[in-house]
Amino acid sequence: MFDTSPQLDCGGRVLRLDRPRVMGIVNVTPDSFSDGGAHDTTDAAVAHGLQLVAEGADLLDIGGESTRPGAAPVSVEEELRRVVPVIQALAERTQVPLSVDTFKPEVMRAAVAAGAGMINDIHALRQDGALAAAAELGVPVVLMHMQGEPGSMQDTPQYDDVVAEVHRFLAERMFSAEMAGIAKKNLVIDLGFGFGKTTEHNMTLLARSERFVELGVPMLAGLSRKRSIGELTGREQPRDRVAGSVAAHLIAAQRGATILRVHDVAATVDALKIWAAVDAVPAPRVA
Ligand SMILES: Nc1nc2ncc(COP(=O)(O)OP(=O)(O)O)nc2c(=O)[nH]1
Repeated sequence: MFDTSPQLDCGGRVLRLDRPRVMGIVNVTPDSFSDGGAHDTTDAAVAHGLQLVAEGADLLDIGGESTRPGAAPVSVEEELRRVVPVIQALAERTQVPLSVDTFKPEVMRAAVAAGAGMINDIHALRQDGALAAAAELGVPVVLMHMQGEPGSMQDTPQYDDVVAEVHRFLAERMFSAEMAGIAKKNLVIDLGFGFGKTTEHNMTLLARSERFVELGVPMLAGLSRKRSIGELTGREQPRDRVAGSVAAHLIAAQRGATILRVHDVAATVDALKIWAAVDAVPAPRVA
């Protein structure tokens, strides 16, 4: 039977989206909110990436600049120094698609040249030169919603209708990307949990995420260890938010997300196995 399920060609490495896929986070940063400094050397980051693949990650997201509010901006040179060697080594030592978490066109180009097959842009290609770079590179691109800028986005997030406003933003960014020559089959959307949103906004978006399936492209969900999970569970430390993160990502998967961006790959993979077992139960025969 011909398989018609969607897939992404990530620089020759195919990511099938016949079921929710787990994107393991590799932060090569000293200051990421939940694991800053844990993997901020090339060797440590590569070892962490290989560990996440061993735990079942279907792809990896390598980032060299923290996006948390108040994080120190990183120069192009420093970001290149952080991510390129990690991408090169992981491209040689694993077969899964590699994504680069950056909004800088220069980093996009160098990362793809080093072996990345996907661009993950929290600014949805709004930085100068980003649309053109992504169009030239021809790899899948994650377009994420953010209200404001990382430094101040969490001060007073406000929406008249968060679902409608995020939906309109993503539809507009998809249009801009297609006008720049990026094929729709290479687009992924992301509601941007925690990027200019209160916990109420995040939970409303999670509850209504099926609304975004109509945009006709894969949806990525990234709630892992975030502040909203902490607020709802009372878990102060991000590393203690695994169960809440897994629950949130399962709900996201059930409501249309097919890429789950997580720190805790093994726990997420286990949860998806239970979900898949239930999902495989045939529908009751109509009497
Ligand atoms: N597409 C996408 N990319 C993202 N990049 C970073 C973070 C923040 O998480 P993390 O990378 O763990 O922290 P930091 O930005 O502090 O490195 N969240 C997302 C997200 O939700 N979606």
